[in-house]
Amino acid sequence: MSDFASLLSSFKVTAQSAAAAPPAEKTNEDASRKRAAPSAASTTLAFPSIHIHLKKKSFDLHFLILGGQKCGTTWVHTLLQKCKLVSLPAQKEVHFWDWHYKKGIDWYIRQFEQNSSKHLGEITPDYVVLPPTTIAEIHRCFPNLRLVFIARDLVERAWSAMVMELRDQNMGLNPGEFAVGVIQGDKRSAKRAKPNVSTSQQRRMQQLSSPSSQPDSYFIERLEHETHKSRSDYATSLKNWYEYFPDDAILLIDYRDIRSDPHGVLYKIVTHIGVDEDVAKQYVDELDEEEVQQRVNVSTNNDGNGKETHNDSSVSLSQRPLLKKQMEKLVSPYVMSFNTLLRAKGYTWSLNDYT
Ligand SMILES: Nc1ncnc2c1ncn2[C@@H]1O[C@H](COP(=O)(O)OS(=O)(=O)O)[C@@H](OP(=O)(O)O)[C@H]1O
Repeated sequence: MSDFASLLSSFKVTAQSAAAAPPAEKTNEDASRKRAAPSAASTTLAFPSIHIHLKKKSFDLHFLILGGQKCGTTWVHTLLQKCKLVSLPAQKEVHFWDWHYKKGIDWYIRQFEQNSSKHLGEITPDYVVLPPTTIAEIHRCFPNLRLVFIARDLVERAWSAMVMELRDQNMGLNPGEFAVGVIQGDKRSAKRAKPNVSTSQQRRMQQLSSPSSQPDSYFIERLEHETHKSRSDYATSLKNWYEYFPDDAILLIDYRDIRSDPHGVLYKIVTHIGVDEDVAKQYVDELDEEEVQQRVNVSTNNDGNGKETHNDSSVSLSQRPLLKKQMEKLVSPYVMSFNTLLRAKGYTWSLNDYT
C-alpha cells in the first residue's frame, strides 16, 4: 500500500467513527471508485426504463450541459443561474443519469424548481461519457433536448482533473461535492471540507496530495487509466450522442472562448437552449463584469492563454516539461479524432494539435 493509500485508509476509519461527520451517501472508497468508474464502455443502465413513468408526469427537461470535465462548467453554472429564463438545480452536478438513476424519475423531478416559463436543465460534466443505452433512454424521455459540450486542450484538461483527484482524496470529498468556495453558500461542502483528522495527519495528506509529491509515472499511469482515457476521448463519447440527437441539438464550445469572449459563450449557450435572442442579449449585457471574468473552481493557476502563472509552484505542469511531452503524446490521437469530428460538424476552430 502506498503512503498515500495507507494514510487515506486511516483517515477513513477516523472519519467513519466521527459522530459529527455529515451523513455520507457514499464512502470515500465509493467516491474514488465512482470518479474512476464511469466510462462509455463500462457503465450500463441496471434499472428499468423510466420514460414510461415520465408519460404520466408533466415534466420536460430542456437542456443538459454534458461537460467536459474541467472545462469551465462551474463558471457556466454560476452565470446561467443569473438568466431569468433558465432554471438550474441549486447544486451543480445532479448525476441522475449515472449515479442516481435508481432513485427514479420523481427524485430527478424534485431536483428542479418547476416553472413552466423557464428552460429547465442541469450541468453534470461526466454525462458526456454516458453509454449509448443511457443516451437512448434520455432521448426516449426528452427527444427535443438541447445539449452543450465545452472542449478544452486535452493536456490542460487532464492535468486539471488529476490535480483535482489528488485534492479530493485529501479532502475526503464525495463525488459531486465541491471544495469550499466553488459555489458560494454551499454549507454541505463546507462541512465535508473539515474532516475529523488530526492536524499532523492533515498536513501529511496535504503533502501527499500535492502534485509535486507524485512522480511523472503516477500521472502517466492515471492518464492511461480508463477514467482519463474516456474523458480525453471527446470524439468517441460525442459520437454516441450524435447517434441519438440531431447535429443542431448539440452545441460544441471552445473553452478558450470563455477567456476571450465570455459574453459570446453565454449568449451562444442560452440561445441554443431556447432563450429568445432579445432576452439573451439583455441577459449578457446586464451581467456583472467581475463575475463574468472570474475564474471559478480553480485547481491550477492557468491564465487561460496557455501560460501558467502559478503562485504555488507545486502544481505547475510547465515546470515538468518531460511529463508534459509524455502527456501530449498520449492525448494526441484524441485531439486528432476530435478535430476531425469538429470539421465534420462544420466548426472552424480546433484543439491544439500536438503532432
Ligand atoms: N472564467 C474562466 N476562464 C477560464 N477558465 C476558467 C474560468 N472559470 C473556471 N475556469 C477553469 O475551469 C476549470 C474548472 O472546470 P469545471 O468547473 O468544469 O470543473 S469540474 O469538472 O466541474 O470539476 C478550472 O481549470 P484549472 O484551474 O486549470 O483546474 C478553472 O480554473
